Amino acid sequence: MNPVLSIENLHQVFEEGTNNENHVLKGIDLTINPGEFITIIGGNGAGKSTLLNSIAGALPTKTGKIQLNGKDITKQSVIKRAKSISRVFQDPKLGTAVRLTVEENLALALKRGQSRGFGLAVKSANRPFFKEQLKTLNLGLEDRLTAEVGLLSGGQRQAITLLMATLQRPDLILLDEHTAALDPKTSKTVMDLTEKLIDEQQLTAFMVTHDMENALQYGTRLIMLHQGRIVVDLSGKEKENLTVGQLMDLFQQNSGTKLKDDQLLLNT
Ligand SMILES: Nc1ncnc2c1ncn2[C@@H]1O[C@H](COP(=O)(O)OP(=O)(O)OP(=O)(O)O)[C@@H](O)[C@H]1O
Repeated sequence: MNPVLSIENLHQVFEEGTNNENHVLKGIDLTINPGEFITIIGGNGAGKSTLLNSIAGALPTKTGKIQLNGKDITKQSVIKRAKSISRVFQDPKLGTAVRLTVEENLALALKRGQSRGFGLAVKSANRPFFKEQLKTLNLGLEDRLTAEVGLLSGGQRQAITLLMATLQRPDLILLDEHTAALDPKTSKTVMDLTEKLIDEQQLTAFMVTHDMENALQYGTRLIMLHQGRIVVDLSGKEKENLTVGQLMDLFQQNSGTKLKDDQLLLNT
């Protein structure tokens, strides 16, 4: 099986050569296979967002190599990568165009990777498809095609963002704490929807979360990052049967420190 993504010896250093030098990623090696749904967890400043930014191309990589489907993308721009890698951010405002309607947003998503031209015209032929897709979200959005997205709730917007991110099956979807800004009930709805979309389309996904329960409950593989290094990497049965207590013990064994980040523990 050829990996979707492979990362070799990735380092990221901020403010290199200054007094504030911060060596954030310290030689990450990671291979992601098709269909894997990885949850990535770690304390504040562990380097999770930096890793995601490196994969998306939002942060240039000076040391290390990143390959997507066997092709070296280390120097590829974020826009070029966006044709194959989609991303959902924590802030529901970032994924959708607020002044546009639901169907206009979906029309934009259909054009991902193409020149958008001048018009935002929604082809009437696409409407039944959009309706059908929105119906799968189970939020009644199929009746709100012409509603401005800015009028929708955060949860509805994240659901639409997810749909947009998967409308043209991406090679990899990056989920950047995409439910953290939602209330617990809405967060669960969006997480279940995420799992459903990933399962149905057999997507390869990489999800950053602060929520240990989510990291354990969802996904097929769990990675724990600590001070820029991968200290836990479990999949299959090992991940399925893992408890919060065991994960904390594993973390302690492999990192040599006790897990003390309140934000990680809050939700357990
Ligand atoms: N653009 C940047 N310039 C300088 N330092 C940065 C930059 N981005 C991140 N850092 C630093 O890198 C370290 C890791 O940050 P990162 O956001 O990757 O951590 P994280 O694991 O996502 O943490 P959190 O859970 O708090 O979001 C932090 O010390 C942060 O201050």
